[in-house]
Amino acid sequence: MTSPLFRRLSTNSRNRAFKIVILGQNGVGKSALTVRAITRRFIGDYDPFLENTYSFSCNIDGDTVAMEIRDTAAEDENSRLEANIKWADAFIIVYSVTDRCSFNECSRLKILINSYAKKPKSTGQNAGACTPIVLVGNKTDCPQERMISLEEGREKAFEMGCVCFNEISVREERDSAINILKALYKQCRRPGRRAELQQRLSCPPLSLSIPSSADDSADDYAALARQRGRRKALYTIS
Ligand SMILES: Nc1nc2c(ncn2[C@@H]2O[C@H](COP(=O)(O)OP(=O)(O)OP(=O)(O)O)[C@@H](O)[C@H]2O)c(=O)[nH]1
Repeated sequence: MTSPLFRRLSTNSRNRAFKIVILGQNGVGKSALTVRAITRRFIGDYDPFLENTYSFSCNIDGDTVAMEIRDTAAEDENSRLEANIKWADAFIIVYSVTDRCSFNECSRLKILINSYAKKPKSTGQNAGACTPIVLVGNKTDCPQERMISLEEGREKAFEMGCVCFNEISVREERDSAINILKALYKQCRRPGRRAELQQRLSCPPLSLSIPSSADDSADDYAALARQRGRRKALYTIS
C-alpha cells in the first residue's frame, strides 16, 4: 500500500490523534478494511508482511477528527503484538465469517489485550476491561462459504465485552469500514463518553452498541441481552 494518499507515521508521533489498531488472523481483510476506511476503495491484494500506521482525518458530526490506524501484519510475533496493543486507544478485531479459525482467534486476541492494554489513568481497573473493542465479521458477500452465523458473532461480542459488533463486506460496502471507525471514536472520545464507557464496562453487565448501518439489529441485540440476563444495550450510535 504505497498510495501517496497515505502518510506513514513514525512510532513516536506525538500528535493527539485517536489511535486504532486492527487485529485479526491473516487473510480476514484487515488491510482491505484499512484501505477502504481511508480511501473508500477496495484493492484486491495486499502485502501480508507489511505493518503500516496511517494518519488521516475524517468528519464526524461536523468536527474534523485526526486518527491513526495501524494495520498489523499477519506474522506479527508476540512482542510486536504487545507493542501494538500498548500503543492503541481502541481496537478493531476482525474475523472472516467464512473462517472458524479466525473467529476463535478473536478470543485469544482479547486475552492479549487484557494483558497488555494501557491502564486507564483515572481508575485502577483492569485495563482490558475498559479497553474499547469493536468486533467485526467480514466477508458477508460469501454466503455459500459462511461458517459463523450472525448470532454467534453477537454472542462472541458479548463474551468479549465489545462496545460494538457488526458484520460487513469490505469488498461490497463502501462506507461500512469508515462507519465502524467513526462509531468507535464516538464511543470513546466524545466529551464525557470515555469516562462513562469505562465506568460501565467495569461493571459486570456489558455495554454494547450497534453502528448506525445495523439499526435493525439493535432491538435483536437488546433482546439477546435481556435473554441472557444482561443490561439492555446502552448505546445506539446515530
Ligand atoms: N470476498 C471478500 N474478500 C475479501 C474481503 N475483504 C478482503 N478480502 C480478500 O481477502 C484477502 C485478504 O485480505 P487482506 O486485507 O490482505 O487480509 P489481512 O487480514 O490484511 O491479511 P494479512 O495481511 O495476511 O494479515 C484478499 O484477497 C482480499 O481481497 C471481503 O469483504 N470479501
